Amino acid sequence: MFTVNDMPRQIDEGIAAELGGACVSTLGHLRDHGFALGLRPNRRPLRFTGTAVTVRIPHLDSTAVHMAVDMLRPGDVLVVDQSGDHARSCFGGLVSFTAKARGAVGAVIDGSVNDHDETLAYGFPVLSRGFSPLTTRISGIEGAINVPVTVGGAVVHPGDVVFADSDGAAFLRPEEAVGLGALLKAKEDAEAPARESIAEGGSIAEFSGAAKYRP
Ligand SMILES: O=C([O-])CC(=O)C(=O)O
Ligand SMILES: [Mg+2]
Repeated sequence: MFTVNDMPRQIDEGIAAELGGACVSTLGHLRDHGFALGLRPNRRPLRFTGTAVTVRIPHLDSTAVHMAVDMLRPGDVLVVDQSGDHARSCFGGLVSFTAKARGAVGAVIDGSVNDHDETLAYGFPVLSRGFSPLTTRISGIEGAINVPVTVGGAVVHPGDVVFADSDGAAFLRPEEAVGLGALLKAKEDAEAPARESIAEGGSIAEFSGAAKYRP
């Protein structure tokens, strides 16, 4: 059975721009949930922030991925849950070409990807479990578009903010992302004086607070 829900409301462009100036790991200094663990980028540096369009497929049938990619809009991010199968690839050159042609800004695939060089040539950024020549098929078994999914242990809802860089991806509800970019940037800016001090012999442990736990 196939479920095709409406496309989600897109995230505010200001939120995407603000988060785009910060590192995902700065958020990792502040929270412990909502990160896709175990995924790696198809190139570094990599950076994108956009609206989650979610897809869930059974391990070998990517029919729903091909349907969803046709539906992508500028600013969207394709997020695919392969029901725990990390070995097969549902995402190759033609899928990435289509995603890019629709204006999508990236993809997060909880499975492998194929046609690596072709996707790289399109300059399309992807986070995945790795690379594999073993692919999914168009079998018409089942699939769901724009339903809650899990990716790398994180729950993703359609319309969530996908905040990704070379280190990985975080998923946020749109309301959680308001003002977050400025907060992360302020935390990053606070490291500038620490660098100056460390260059002159100062202590990272004093800056971070680790020093107070010294025995
Ligand atoms: O067709 C697929 O699902 C994967 C692939 O090779 C492509 O996108 O070119
Ligand atoms: Mg191909």
